[in-house]
Amino acid sequence: MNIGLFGYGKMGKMIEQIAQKRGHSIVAKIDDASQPIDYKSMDVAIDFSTPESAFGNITNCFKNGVPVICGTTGWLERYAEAVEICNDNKGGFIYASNFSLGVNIFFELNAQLAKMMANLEEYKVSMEEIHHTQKLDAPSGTAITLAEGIIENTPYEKWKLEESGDKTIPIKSIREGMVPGTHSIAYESAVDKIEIKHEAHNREGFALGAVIASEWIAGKSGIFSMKDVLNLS
Ligand SMILES: NC(=O)C1=CN([C@@H]2O[C@H](COP(=O)(O)OP(=O)(O)OC[C@H]3O[C@@H](n4cnc5c(N)ncnc54)[C@H](OP(=O)(O)O)[C@@H]3O)[C@@H](O)[C@H]2O)C=CC1
Ligand SMILES: O=C(O)C1=N[C@H](C(=O)O)C[C@H](O)C1
Repeated sequence: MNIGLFGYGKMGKMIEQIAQKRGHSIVAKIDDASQPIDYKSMDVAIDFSTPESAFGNITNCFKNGVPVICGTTGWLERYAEAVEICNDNKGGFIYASNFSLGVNIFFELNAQLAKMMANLEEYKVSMEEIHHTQKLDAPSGTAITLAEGIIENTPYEKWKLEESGDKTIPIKSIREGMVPGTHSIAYESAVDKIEIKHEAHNREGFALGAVIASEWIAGKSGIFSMKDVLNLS
């Protein structure tokens, strides 16, 4: 498959290595808005760029008939608009805040645990995410997906950075060193604490998931998720 990479930073470079090992070719490495782009050479585009550039990159791909796998976080206020442009162009699109198999299993575990805790008022939920100091957005996209999983299954109504409240999930974002991504969720009562945690050891799991998603979307049109790709629940 011929892959165009939008964003050739930490993730773009890791995806290049994994894609080549799986027999794919990287036909474009786009790292800034002024680069000329040959969309015709691409079977699929993989975007791991920046919160500011992702929407433009993705929607230009749809307009040029290229399906998109997007892992960039921090731009989701325009997700619905991107979906509309994708559908108008009969394109293919997968966005995931986290492409790793482990985190997608963790998303399912989080939803199951939230269902079990939904009526136990003595337990208060809180979340923490830790990432490297170069990360531009907070909270992480993964933390937002986890919070949404709790909101869907409990009386909690919203999340907020640091701030707790009756129906508000507090999320603590820590930026330190080179941490690839650690997420934990705790339910705490006066007598005990239940905690689940996912810790990425490196970026390989994210990159492999994105390449598997790009193989999966070949020949399909529509809006999909990693649940479809991984056949989860
Ligand atoms: N969904 C998932 O599984 C994961 C998601 N992510 C997300 O992916 C994104 C990228 O992460 P990461 O690789 O660590 O970040 P990096 O900062 O290492 O890479 C981003 C790259 O995008 C480039 N860029 C800037 N402007 C544009 C543009 N207009 N078009 C294309 N590329 C551009 C940057 O170039 P320059 O430095 O010159 O500005 C940089 O090389 C983040 O949003 C992060 O949260 C990360 C890991 C996993
Ligand atoms: O910026 C990162 O590095 C990561 N970003 C994603 C997020 O915001 O959740 C996924 C992963 O945690 C690494």
